[in-house]
Amino acid sequence: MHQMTDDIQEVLFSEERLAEIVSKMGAKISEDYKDKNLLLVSILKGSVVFMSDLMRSVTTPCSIDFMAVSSYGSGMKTSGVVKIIKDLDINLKGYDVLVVEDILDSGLTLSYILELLQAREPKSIRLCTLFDKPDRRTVGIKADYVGTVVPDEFIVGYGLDYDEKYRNLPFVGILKPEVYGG
Ligand SMILES: O=P(O)(O)OC[C@H]1O[C@H](OP(=O)(O)OP(=O)(O)O)[C@H](O)[C@@H]1O
Ligand code: HPA
Ligand SMILES: [Mg+2]
Repeated sequence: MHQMTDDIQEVLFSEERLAEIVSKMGAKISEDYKDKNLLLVSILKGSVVFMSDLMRSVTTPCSIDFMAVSSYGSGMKTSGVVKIIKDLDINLKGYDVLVVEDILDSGLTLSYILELLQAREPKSIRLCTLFDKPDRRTVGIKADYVGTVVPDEFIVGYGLDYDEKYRNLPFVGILKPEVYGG
């Protein structure tokens, strides 16, 4: 039987390492937002696993909401066009919004979302990303919370996909070149 792990060339972050990184982020966010009206905004689908772990390591009261956007389609390069698939339910007025992303790569997705949500006049808005790939940035944007910097490789697992697959890997790794015809 074909296993997902057969397609992995190298594991970059183990399940244990990810848990450490995420709980550290959660502790910092809990401290920073203890007197605020925190709303965690998860950007689907990539942030689904990170969000579910991060929100459970935040110890202060918070609300959650979800927005689904896509720009990568089935490939490894951004299409350059960010498409909103599902918008938020909650009105942002009065909330201290923290946008929760899995990865900041070209920067296109987060800069688009930041502009869009800023226009809705939240009390404050900041960005949190598990992974930061600064080598690929084409748009000037920085996250306020970064779990870890990653090398210029296309990574999968822990919510991150290649062609909609590998999101359910509990660790993060890079694929064997033959998987994507490289
Ligand atoms: O900084 P960028 O170059 O914009 O890349 C980052 C974005 O790309 C991925 O989303 P994708 O469009 O693949 O949708 P998905 O989350 O549903 O996989 C990822 O989850 C981020 O949202
Ligand atoms: O490295 C990546 N992996 C998966 N999805 C992504 N979206 C932007 N960069 C990546
Ligand atoms: Mg994707």
